[in-house]
Amino acid sequence: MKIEDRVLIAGAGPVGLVAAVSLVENGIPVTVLEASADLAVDLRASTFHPPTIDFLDRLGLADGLIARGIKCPLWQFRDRKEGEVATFDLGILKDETNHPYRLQAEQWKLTEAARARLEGDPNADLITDIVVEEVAQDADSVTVTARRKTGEVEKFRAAYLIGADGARSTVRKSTGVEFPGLTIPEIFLSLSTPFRYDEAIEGLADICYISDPEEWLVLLRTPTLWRVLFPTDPNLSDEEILDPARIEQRMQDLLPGEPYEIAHKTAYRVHERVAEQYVHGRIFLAGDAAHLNNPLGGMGMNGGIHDAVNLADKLTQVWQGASIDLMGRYNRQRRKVAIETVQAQALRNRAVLNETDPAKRQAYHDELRATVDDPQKHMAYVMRSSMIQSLRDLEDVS
Ligand SMILES: O=C(O)CCc1cccc(O)c1
Repeated sequence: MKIEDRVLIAGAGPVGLVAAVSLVENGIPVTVLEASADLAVDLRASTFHPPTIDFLDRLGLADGLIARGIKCPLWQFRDRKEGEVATFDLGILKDETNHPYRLQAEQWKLTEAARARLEGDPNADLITDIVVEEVAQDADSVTVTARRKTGEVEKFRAAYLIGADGARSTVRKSTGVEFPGLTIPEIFLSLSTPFRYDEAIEGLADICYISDPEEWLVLLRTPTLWRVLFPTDPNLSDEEILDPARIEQRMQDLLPGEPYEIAHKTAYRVHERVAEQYVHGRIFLAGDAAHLNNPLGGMGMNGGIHDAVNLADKLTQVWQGASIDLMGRYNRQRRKVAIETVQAQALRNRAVLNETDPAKRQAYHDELRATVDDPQKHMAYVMRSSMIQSLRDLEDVS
């Protein structure tokens, strides 16, 4: 079977599609294989951090997204009983990024724009309703065996394969790469409602992390809905967690009033895992296929998009004649970020919200107040939490 002069990409989520657009921008042909019939339009990640918007801007994907999102320069840390603890201002990043705010926009708005970009490019092929079943490689190529919905089995042989096929990645499993880490005990319950928390709670920012010794939560505004994230007892069944009466009670406990309209609800287990290797010969892992973390801080999709951009940049150099050894730097750089920044920060965010000891809670809150009151500390904090610092630090990784 002839080796096609192109890159195969498994998965048409934000990571796979940003990798695809980055490669075709550099004149490299791609074929994207997506298991679903269409791109996902459910409410998944909904925060874009400043450097992610900078990257998307270079690909021509930012303007449309910004027009359909909400610019949020402020985010807050609150105490459920006492209210505001500290408000962080991303506006102070104006000399570090062209987009000094978090953009709240549903991830499908990005995938939709990326698909439109690919549809107009003769170098891009997006095939949906096709499931990757097997992956093999030799010295010169990678062969993917995939099954169409009709049952028809097809083989694709190309120069390289990017596995952006999510947490249960078939590509990762095919490489035998370990995916060590842990599953955190509590179940996360994610709800969304048209209720306007911003109109009901004075001084509330559009993004709020709210600590409480009994039940922390996150309130997050999207263009159409407010999202509410609660930790939930893992001893309850999914049916119990998602029971409408129980949900209504939790919402009333948070803010009593009229019955809440719940537009969406999902309960999910959260894993903290990083693949042992992102590079396996001609196969490269990115996004959730490579690393998983808790959602606190909104770093999962953003980190995946940063993977895609870094990977596409290096693969372009390899395509143009550089040694494939360059991909080792992709592995070293992006694994370091996943472990030392994304995972460490997401675990710290959970620890702060979860803390029940009154003295430790007080100490955390005092530290956050002191941070926003000190311009240098404030800057260092938002450089880290906005993911700019982790990208700068990568330059030191050989
Ligand atoms: O911290 C973030 O940006 C995301 C946290 C979150 C909020 C609401 C629902 C959800 O699944 C995660």
